[in-house]
Amino acid sequence: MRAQANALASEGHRRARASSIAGLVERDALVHRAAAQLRALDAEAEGLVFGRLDFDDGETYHIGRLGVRDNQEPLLVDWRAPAAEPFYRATSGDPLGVVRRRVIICRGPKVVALDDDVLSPDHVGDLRVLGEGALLAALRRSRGPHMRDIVTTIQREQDAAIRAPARGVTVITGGPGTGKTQVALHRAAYLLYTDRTRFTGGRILVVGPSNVFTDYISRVLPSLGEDSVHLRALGELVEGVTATRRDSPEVAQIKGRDSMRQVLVELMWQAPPTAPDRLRLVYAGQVLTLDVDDLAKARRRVRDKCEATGTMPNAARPAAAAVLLDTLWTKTDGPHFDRHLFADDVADRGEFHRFLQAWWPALTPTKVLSWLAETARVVGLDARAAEVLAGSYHGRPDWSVDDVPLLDELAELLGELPAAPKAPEPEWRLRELTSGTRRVATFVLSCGLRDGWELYAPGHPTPIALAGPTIDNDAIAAAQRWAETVILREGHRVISWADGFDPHGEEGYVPVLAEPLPVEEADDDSPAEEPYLHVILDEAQDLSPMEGRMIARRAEFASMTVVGDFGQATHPLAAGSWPQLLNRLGKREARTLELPTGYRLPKAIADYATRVLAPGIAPTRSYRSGGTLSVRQVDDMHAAVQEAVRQTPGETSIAVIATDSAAEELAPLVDVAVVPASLVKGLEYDHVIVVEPADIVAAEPRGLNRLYVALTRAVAGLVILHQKALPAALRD
Ligand SMILES: Nc1ncnc2c1ncn2[C@@H]1O[C@H](COP(=O)(O)OP(=O)(O)OP(=O)(O)O)[C@@H](O)[C@H]1O
Repeated sequence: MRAQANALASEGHRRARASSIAGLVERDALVHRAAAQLRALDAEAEGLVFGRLDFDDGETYHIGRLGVRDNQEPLLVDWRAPAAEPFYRATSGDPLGVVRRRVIICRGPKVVALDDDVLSPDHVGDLRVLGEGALLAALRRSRGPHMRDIVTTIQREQDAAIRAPARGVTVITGGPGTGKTQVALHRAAYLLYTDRTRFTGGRILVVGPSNVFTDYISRVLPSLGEDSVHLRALGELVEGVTATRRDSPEVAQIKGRDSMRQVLVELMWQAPPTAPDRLRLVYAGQVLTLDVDDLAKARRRVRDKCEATGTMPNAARPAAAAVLLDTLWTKTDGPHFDRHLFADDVADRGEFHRFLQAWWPALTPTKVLSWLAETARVVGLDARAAEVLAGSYHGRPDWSVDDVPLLDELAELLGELPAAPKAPEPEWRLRELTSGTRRVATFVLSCGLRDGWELYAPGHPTPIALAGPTIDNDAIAAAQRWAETVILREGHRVISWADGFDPHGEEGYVPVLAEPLPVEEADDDSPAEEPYLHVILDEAQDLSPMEGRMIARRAEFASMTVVGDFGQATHPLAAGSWPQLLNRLGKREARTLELPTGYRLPKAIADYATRVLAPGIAPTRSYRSGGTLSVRQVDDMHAAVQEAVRQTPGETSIAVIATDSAAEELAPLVDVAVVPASLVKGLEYDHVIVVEPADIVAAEPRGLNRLYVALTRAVAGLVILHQKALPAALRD
């Protein structure tokens, strides 16, 4: 395969030498493809083959990170292929024909260990885990700065979540360390494998809470040979902005609430701070003036007009010109002038044009949001909230993560800046249902989880007909025949079917009709960006309503995997339940898969952390024994932290976790990672030192949940250092 990839690259170079421009383009394409193949092969260097299945009929498969064939003979089965499923699913209770499962453990190209599970019917009891030796070895390995993949030791319930169907919404829940993040990432690799043409080229988006977290998980997909997934932190979702700082809970609570949308609407229709407040013109010897009040009234009229017609501010300059001209005309005295002539004359003047540009400038989201820094200008916020908001911007030249959903919202509300007119769409596109800037208004047939097949009519967000349970979910042809009958009743004949999306972004089927239905023009005419087809959201429990809207915009035409744990919810506006969270994401129903077993925390640490777990949430069953836990009351915190770091074994990953302000103080004192509690979500270390739990709890409304997150990061050892009394739940 390496030789083939190299040959492909050489062929590209040969063609470039042989011909003109076209040859160069071809070379780039070939060399690019060859490089991608070589990259994938390099990624597989460690543990290319990691499993073997022996079946009761004498058949043997080898399982690997990618499929390899020798002519037509399969040498190695890709772990994602259906044939590899028994590797992760077979148990002695349900052996699926497997008599022996072997995990082959390699270091570089050398086999260093084998781990066998013998699955015979006379084996008493069920296996607790798959490949126990290999799993324990993986869990005992010390943690590095990046997460490693778990492809050799995926457990049964994790496999079920990884291989869940792509369509619809899949919710994956489980306590800390149950492998939610791992499952989410392996699922992305699985989806790419099952439908590469659909999902390749950045059509899958993975969103994590912070860029520390996305950096930590960034190596997993490349190590699985996949590099076409977009991985973004919440603060990186808006083009041109990279936000890493979080606001205080008080500020986040204001910026995250749903009503902020209305505040932004008010803000963007206000007069910009730079807008002139007087217009003076001399026309046919008459001095015409518009003062502050006239201009305020005119602005109000422009807004009313635009809101009535759905025109966005950035497309409203013609409306603004018309209103200004009309207001000016009423200032002229009497019937001396023709109204149209007057408007044409004035509109042509340079001074009018310059005024208009200053009075109704093109707006960008960052420009409008920066007006929030001036308390007096905020409409729709109570005085206290306005003061807190304005304060949050003082002395801060950068945007916070909590500003990003507001910028995203504004981008939608303001509309595109006016651009040059676009060439008309070619005829063939009229048949195509795209989810970009234009959409053919036609019927869509999709399969809901609850109601079976649903048929949507043009422009209707709710189905016009439900097939109910009478049509088998798998029998697409039967469902299509049913839909064709309904569509015929509506007066249209179906010729064939194409892939598309229903109004909720779920995958569906679009009928090609004998008579085309009208084409809906899109609001903006920016070049169509390819929409995401699957969005994976990690740490979803923390999404504020405004963040939910930002994700929903990106997942409008996508199926989703939503991963979270309400026990770790720390955002002051975090949803209280999955249905509420799904609602924020603009989705309706979901299949839920639960991961019950914790692989990170040793039992002693898990039991201790459970004491601060919010009521009503079931604790996670911990798979691991061992681990050390130490709780120390100290006099001198700085000295104690330095001492605790000294006592931790070398060659391991260590983190000190403290409140944001304490972390700043401690960072220069030790040469290990000092991580603010607000950024530690999703990360893990061999040894963790948690500093002053009482302060972590006191720092925010959901401080106990934050402490729970901090206490659940350690793989091997947890040290708690406190000067103040411990929070009540940890006291005895
Ligand atoms: N099947 C497995 N084989 C080997 N290691 C595993 C397996 N499942 C999980 N792990 C390990 O357990 C640790 C926790 O996994 P992960 O971070 O995905 O959990 P999580 O549920 O997302 O946790 P949190 O909610 O705290 O973010 C990781 O080190 C991961 O590699």
